[in-house]
Amino acid sequence: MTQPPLTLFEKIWQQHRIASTGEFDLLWVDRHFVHEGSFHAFDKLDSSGRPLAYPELTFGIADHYVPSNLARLDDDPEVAGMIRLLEDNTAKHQLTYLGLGHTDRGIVHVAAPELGLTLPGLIIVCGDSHTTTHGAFGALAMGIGATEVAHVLATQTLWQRRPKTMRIHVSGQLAHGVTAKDLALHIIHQIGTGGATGHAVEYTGPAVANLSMDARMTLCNMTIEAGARVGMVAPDDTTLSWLRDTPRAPTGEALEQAERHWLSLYSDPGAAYDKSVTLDANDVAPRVTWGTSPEQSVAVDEPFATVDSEATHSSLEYMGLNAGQPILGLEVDQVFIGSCTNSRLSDLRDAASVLQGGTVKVPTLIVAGSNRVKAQAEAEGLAEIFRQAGASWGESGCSMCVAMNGDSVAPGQRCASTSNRNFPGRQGPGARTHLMSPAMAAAAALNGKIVDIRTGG
Ligand SMILES: CC(C)[C@H](C(=O)O)[C@@H](O)C(=O)O
Ligand code: SF4
Repeated sequence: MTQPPLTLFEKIWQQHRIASTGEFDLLWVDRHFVHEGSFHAFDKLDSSGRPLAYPELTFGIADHYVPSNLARLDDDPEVAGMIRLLEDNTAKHQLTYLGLGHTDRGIVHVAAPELGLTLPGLIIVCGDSHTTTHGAFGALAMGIGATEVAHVLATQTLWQRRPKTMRIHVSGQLAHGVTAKDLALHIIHQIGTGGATGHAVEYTGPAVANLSMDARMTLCNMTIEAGARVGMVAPDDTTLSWLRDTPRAPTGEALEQAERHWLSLYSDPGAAYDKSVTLDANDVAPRVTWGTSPEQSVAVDEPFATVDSEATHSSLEYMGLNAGQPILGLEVDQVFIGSCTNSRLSDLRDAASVLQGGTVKVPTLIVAGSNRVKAQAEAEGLAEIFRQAGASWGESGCSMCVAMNGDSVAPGQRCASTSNRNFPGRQGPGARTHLMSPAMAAAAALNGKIVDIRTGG
């Protein structure tokens, strides 16, 4: 019997299926990343008396509780304690730990790919919803809950219900000044925060093929904000040449063999998806969120149309805005450029090209996604551009994306942010978050208000 055409997702799923109940499949997990929030799972493992099944496939990285200013850890025993807990658990179970001061540390979704730990065709899990990011390499990468983290620690396997498949096809090309972040916000606006729920998304089409790996990671990162736990792009030459520079990717003959396998990971012609959406990249403009959900965004040069609903009213009230007002020209109190969505080298280059020679009008914090990105940004003069523009340049980590490490936005303050979530309180109690691309955030920093990066006004 010949195999029916399969999607990229189905190929990887099948290659990892160990057993099935019909409703649930037992999957082999190739890589497991743990961060500070994984302590519950370590506690569960320890109380079960089981050892960690595969320490060599488990990697601990401190990111969520790392503040942009490490000196602050001395005054914050709670935050410092969370990092120490991860350090203790990883030491106890003898797994690789990238802790404070490690040159390879960073936000797990930035650091793991650049180390070559994220590879096409792998199943990768982490107790973090933005694990979707790693799908940019054609890996099947999912965020999992604490009980599942404990299960993976104990067995290196995971029971999962197979999601449906969804194709998001993007034709055309993104215009100058329009980025993967804008595309992600555009897609979520079109399909809604529940638009991909229960599905594994595959991004296809010329606009996606043309994206750099950094941009593909931004796109896959935001897939969770449309409800999908998986977002992926089939590996191609862009993927392969990116991986060749990473320290832990295979080398020599093993690499050649791996690359042949990686290039077999694509959706067969005629493979059926449960759901399909097509969008035109030419329709995408720089976007800014106005509300408290990532789907509440608008093209920067348009007034935002809102549906008359209770959810809209409460969003507007929280954000201190009126329906129909232009987002262009809205004053911001501060700017954050960072997070696993937009803190890679190309993001920082985008921000630096806007900030070069200027002076920020509002407090601006710029945080590299990893220590490697940070070192590279310093080596090529980006950090100096940021400092000369009056921005703060912090230690790499989750920082102000999430108010759990001391970096936060004060109540009522409006922050132009390159992160991925804008729900009430995300960046601090009462904080008002406007999601946008790094270039747009940098332009907001220079002007003290939201401007259109394409025209500067
Ligand atoms: C704290 C962590 C588990 C959480 C996630 O799952 O995504 C965080 O990274 C976030 O972005 O909200
Ligand atoms: S940077 Fe933000 S979104 Fe990404 S893992 Fe950290 S807290 Fe989550």
